[in-house]
Amino acid sequence: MASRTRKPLHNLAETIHSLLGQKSHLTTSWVKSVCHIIINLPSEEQSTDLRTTNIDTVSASENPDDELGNRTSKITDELAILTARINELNRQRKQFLNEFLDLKGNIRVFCRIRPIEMGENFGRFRPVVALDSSNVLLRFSDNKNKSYSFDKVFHHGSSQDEVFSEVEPVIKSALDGYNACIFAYGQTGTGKTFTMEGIPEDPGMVPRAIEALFKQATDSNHVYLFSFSMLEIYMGNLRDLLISQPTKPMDPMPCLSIHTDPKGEIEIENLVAIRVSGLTQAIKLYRLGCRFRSTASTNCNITSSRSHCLIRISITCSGAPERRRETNKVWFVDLGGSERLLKTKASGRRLEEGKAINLSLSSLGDVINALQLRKGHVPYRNSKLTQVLKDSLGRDSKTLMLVHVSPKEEDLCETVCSLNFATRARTIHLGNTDSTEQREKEVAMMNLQEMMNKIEVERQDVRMRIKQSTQELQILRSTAACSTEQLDNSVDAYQLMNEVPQPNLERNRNNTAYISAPPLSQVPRFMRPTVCSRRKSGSDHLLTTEEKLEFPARRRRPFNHYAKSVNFPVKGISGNNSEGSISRNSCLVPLTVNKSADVETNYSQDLSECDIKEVVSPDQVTSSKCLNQHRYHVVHGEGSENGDKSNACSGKHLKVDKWLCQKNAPASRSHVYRNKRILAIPTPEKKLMCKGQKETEKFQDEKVNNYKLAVEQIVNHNKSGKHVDVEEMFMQEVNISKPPANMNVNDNIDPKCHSDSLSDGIVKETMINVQHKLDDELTEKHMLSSIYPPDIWCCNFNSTQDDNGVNCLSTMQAVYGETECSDSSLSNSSNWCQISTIDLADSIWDARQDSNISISRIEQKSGCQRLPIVIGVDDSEKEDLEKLSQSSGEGTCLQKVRSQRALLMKNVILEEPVKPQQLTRSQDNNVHLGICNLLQQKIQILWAGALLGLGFQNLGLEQEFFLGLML
Ligand SMILES: Nc1ncnc2c1ncn2[C@@H]1O[C@H](COP(=O)(O)OP(=O)(O)OP(=O)(O)O)[C@@H](O)[C@H]1O
Repeated sequence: MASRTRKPLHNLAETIHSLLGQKSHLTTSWVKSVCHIIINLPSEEQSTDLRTTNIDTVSASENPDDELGNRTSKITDELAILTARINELNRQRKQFLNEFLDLKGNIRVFCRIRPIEMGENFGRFRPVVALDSSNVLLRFSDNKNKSYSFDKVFHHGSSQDEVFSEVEPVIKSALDGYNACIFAYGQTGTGKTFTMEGIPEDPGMVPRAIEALFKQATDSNHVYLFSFSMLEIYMGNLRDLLISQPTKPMDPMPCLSIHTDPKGEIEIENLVAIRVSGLTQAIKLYRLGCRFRSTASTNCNITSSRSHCLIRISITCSGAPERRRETNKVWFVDLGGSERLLKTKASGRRLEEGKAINLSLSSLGDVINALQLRKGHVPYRNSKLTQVLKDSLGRDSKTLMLVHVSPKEEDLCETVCSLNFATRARTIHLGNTDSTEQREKEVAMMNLQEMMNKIEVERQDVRMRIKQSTQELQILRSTAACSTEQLDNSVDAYQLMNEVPQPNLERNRNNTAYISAPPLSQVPRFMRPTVCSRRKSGSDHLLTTEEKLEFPARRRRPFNHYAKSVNFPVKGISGNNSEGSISRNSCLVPLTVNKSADVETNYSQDLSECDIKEVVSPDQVTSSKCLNQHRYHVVHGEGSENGDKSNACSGKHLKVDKWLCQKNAPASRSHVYRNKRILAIPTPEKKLMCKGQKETEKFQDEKVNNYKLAVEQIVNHNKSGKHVDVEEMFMQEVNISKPPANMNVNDNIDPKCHSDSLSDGIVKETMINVQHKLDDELTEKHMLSSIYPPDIWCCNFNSTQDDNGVNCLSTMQAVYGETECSDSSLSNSSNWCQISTIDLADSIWDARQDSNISISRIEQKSGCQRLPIVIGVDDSEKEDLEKLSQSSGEGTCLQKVRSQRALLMKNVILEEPVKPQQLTRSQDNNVHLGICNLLQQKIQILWAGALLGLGFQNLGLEQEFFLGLML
């Protein structure tokens, strides 16, 4: 209308007025109002603007939200442009970095000189000197010098920061999809582990690299998935470090095997890969792995690593064609120290370890040599180390070798060997080029470096602007949301909405003529798509944070579940073991390490403090059957082949918290299975009555079988692979059970499996069942689960120690000491308990330290009484239980105190109908007299509970009522 107006407005008014004669129905006031409208029309540019944005010609003064809409669209446009720019910068950065690394050489070698420690001296002169940033000078006693060149030399005062700044480009390459390997090589005691692990106050390359990976992934506009694995190559065998090792060095060690897939990618069978979503999780796992590393004291290093430690981070990023490959790996390899066996005077196991390390280092040297010489045959198969790294050591990968040397004169010989090894890897690569070419290369590298720096500055700037714009957009949208509330009911708003274009994301992405859409909040509520429809149509990302919280994605944990932290205390234990070299004295997790002779190595295993999330679900298990299934799901369900295969290189992954939880909770022993799976005894499904001692034995047998079954299933599960995705994190309620005394776990267990994951100590292990937490509500479900409280087994005070010196008695006492009766309705007379994982871990740990100390400490802490059976059991019951334990004939050994649930369970297993007479008959037996009283009380409670569950509120029932029910 405005664009058609060519005459001055006052003429228009007159013209209209002249029409009055022809159109008698047009009144003067009508004409005036029309004129008024026309006079107030916006200028031509304004109207053009409005047309472009498809906003109707309603004036801005009448609709202030337009201002908001314009601003929003402007910012959205800006964001689209910025996103395109940052994508372009990323692409350029990747290209330059790649060229830069290619020029530098795919295998780069750095040298780091260890500082002189307190009490050490150089010798007569300073034999190893960093001449400049790329040359090292060796001074020999006969006035001869020799210099070596490297890509970078770090003198003794170099910080971890400086070292990492040189490592970082490789990490960037890893994010671009290249496989990468970072090695720490050198003589024993020269600081390889220090460089890789670092110390808590000065972390090493691994924690820094992980941090950088996550940071860069966050900054990037792609979504990356990381999974973490850790293994060691000990005496030619691969061992998963995320699974604890046998405490006894003579125990057969579970070894992993290496496979090559059809694409040539190396896969390590059964290697645990755990998906990590953040730095903290990855560091927790790293610490965990470090704890299990084989270390021992040698003449050269108190905490010498006796193996090669390999950390693998798999990075997956789909939908990023510019990446080299969808899933790639970064390896961090802390090589075992090369050592002259004559010098270390190692013997026995230490000697064997030293030989194995030297052999594999030599193979690594051969492989690198062959790669640098571009030989047709690369001898990867000569060692496990090179086999594992085969797909990450080729020409398409980035390799960094950090060679460590000692500053001491007495180590000069080894230093020469190390530097020769490193030079061999490096000079061959660069030796093919003449000096002019070399110079050109250096100039090209400098140019590339300069361009990369510029790009980095611009990237930072663009990223900052994107951040600002996004924030601004959010603010505008929330403002618009408020004002739209007022518009919601107006018809005008509806008309406006009809003319508003819908968001066109494709066009936005391509940065072409993007027509902005007002925020959804400007649309009347009844016209807005629902959360579900948005999710279905793939516009899930349009959900606001609040909406996402309010409507969690399908497979999320229900929001009435909550997580509570479970902290495991950091404590150490130690025990002597002649040939043991188990468990790492991680720099990250400081331990007390006793100095000892070479062969007689003290080892210790710590339990680092972990913030473990325990998922608490208010949902109840519906029946003991459900409990069973649930437990098996926990134990075996992870092995389900339905895990999330799409996201990570190994297909399925564990969730880190769950893994840590499983590994740390049963920390009383360091058997493989203890740290890997949580055992469960299947709970019988039907309930029957007891038939005396014979049935008790029968029950025992049945229980033994159940226990074996559980163990077997776990073992099978362990064998079948550990790359699992546990979709649900279950709340953990830990029930303490003990395998029956008459049980020989070795029976019926495949010896191979047994050697894989179990040892004879399993018999005395405390088992932990994982099951749902019971709700406070007394529902029918609750009733059913209450009817079958967990069995409780405990040890006599004079119990013997197991073969690892773990006092069974104290363990269980500690467990009891930390026990609380949790069910409000049953706690008074029930001797079954809910024990939290934290308590369990704490208690067991204490128990391992020293039984007496731990008991008193726990008593002090928890205020619990000394006798375990005291908890929830009155005096008469206690007496009866003591009698029972005496009559069981087990003397000072392991004895069991069975709860009422056990009696009921016994009946369940026997599958006989309830015969109340049997209860009275059993009262004849002195031994069982108290038990029956106890049982009577329990049944009363159960009846009461059942009635309450059926809706009877005020029972008002007396003792006789229950007796009547029973008799
Ligand atoms: N750059 C450094 N700064 C401070 N201390 C260092 C440095 N390098 C090494 N150390 C110290 O030297 C000792 C030996 O280091 P480390 O255990 O890392 O050697 P290693 O090469 O890993 O030995 P091995 O091969 O026997 O495992 C440690 O006490 C470590 O703290």
